[in-house]
Amino acid sequence: MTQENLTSSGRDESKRTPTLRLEGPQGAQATFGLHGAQLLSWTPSACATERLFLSGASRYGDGQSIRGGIPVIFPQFANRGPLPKHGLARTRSWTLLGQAPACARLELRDDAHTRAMWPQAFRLLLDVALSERALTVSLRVENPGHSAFEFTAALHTYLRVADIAQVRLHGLGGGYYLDATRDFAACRQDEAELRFGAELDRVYPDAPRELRVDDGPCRTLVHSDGFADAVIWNPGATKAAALDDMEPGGERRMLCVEAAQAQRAIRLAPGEHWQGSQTLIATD
Ligand SMILES: O=P(O)(O)OC[C@H]1O[C@H](O)[C@H](O)[C@@H](O)[C@@H]1O
Repeated sequence: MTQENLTSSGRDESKRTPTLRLEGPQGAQATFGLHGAQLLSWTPSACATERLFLSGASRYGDGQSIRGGIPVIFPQFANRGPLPKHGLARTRSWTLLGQAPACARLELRDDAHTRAMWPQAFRLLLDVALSERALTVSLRVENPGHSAFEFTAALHTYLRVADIAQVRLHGLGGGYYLDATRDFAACRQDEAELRFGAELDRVYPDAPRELRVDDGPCRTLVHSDGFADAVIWNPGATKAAALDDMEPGGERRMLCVEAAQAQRAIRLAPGEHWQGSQTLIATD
């Protein structure tokens, strides 16, 4: 793994945040930053195209959240509790515990700052592993303290797409979802494949483990373990225009397919741990 100035996609986010690069077999590459332990770029071998969206208008400062890549959401999903939206892990600087060419392990522990917001002892481990065509991100939550806590979490993956109007998401047909754009009304998805246009923001409780995103010739399987739910989000043009860290037209080049534990909080007694992962597989 090497400290990078330019990512594989030619984007230069490292001018604004230090990035580290993973090198997998056959030229596969990924980059991440210590800020939020956030994956910022992934190029599988053979495809040679960037597969993670990262807004050119992202903010990288201390305490900011980065618009794109794979933000780690913990211990609160969205605004479902008293903490800042999506919790505190995505805005903190993590520690790099270990590195190898194609994998890395990062850690976040509670400190005075996190305890001021959320008075719990915790330890998070994020493992990232890159293979020829796949990227796996695993989140482990440990309770090293003396009292139990509850949390929700997600890997808030921003897939980069060529044209959202052409994207088809397979795997959720016939499933029930909560529509965040309509006060979380419970609905059923009748269509076998989901298409995108206006804002779409849904939580699919107890979702299938495997979804497939077709974006023209690019196909990505999204496999999750441990996380019960899937969250699918595209802001659409109107909402995107109100996000000051979204690049112009960015909503047409992204789709969030999130492995989430949003509906049911996980309770960890002292000494217990929980683990969830998401694997992205390029099949084109
Ligand atoms: O703007 P952010 O805080 O990064 O949140 C971005 C989005 O995250 C999730 O996908 C939620 O379901 C959306 O409601 C939210 O708008």
